[in-house]
Amino acid sequence: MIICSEEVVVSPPFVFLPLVKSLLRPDFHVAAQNCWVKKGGAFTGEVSAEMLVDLGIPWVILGHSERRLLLGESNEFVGDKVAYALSKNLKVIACVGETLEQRESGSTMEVVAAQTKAISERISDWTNVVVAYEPVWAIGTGKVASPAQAQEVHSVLREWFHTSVSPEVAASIRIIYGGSVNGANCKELATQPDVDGFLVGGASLKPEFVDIIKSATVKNSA
Ligand SMILES: O=C[C@H](O)COP(=O)(O)O
Repeated sequence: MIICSEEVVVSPPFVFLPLVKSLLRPDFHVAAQNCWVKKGGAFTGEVSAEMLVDLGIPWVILGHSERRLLLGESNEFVGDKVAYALSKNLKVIACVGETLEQRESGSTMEVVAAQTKAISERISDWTNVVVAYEPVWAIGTGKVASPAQAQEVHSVLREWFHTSVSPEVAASIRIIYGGSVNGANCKELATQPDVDGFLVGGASLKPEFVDIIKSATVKNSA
């Protein structure tokens, strides 16, 4: 589930999208967890952007680390997916983030910049993109990035947008954090100036998800 600037987006597996969409309150939206890289066709087992549009699904998550690492999706492939999904008028949550090995070798920013650059080389309008910074070592591990660690990467990413895309995009792009966010750590993470919301996994299935929503939306409406 994703929360940013007063928007709440729920992202169940494909097969549950219509049901969840039908049950959600109208101001909450749904996102698919992936979609195919180009126009639908003979790609057995894939779900195309066109299919999501037909179902009335407004958002899609692309480049989640599990897809990058387990399914071998390269930066370029993710960039192509983002460009195609946007061309079909889907809104995109584009995930970036480093592995523990990359963090320990000091290449966090290089990795995150390369992932973002591959998208930037393929799109010209960031209006419908939210960037989710998700350090791989923090996803589902209980090892949340400290507020300072999250802020550091978000701030450098925003600076990257300022230099490499435009000051306007840097000011308006929403950069959300994901990785072991829960009811206990959300408030401090949400106070970081460059943290615009959260991508929540495990805790979105628990009652504390309400506290997480409040922490992000109160900050953003303040
Ligand atoms: O897909 C979910 C996100 O990657 C974060 O998961 P998590 O909150 O369980 O660490």
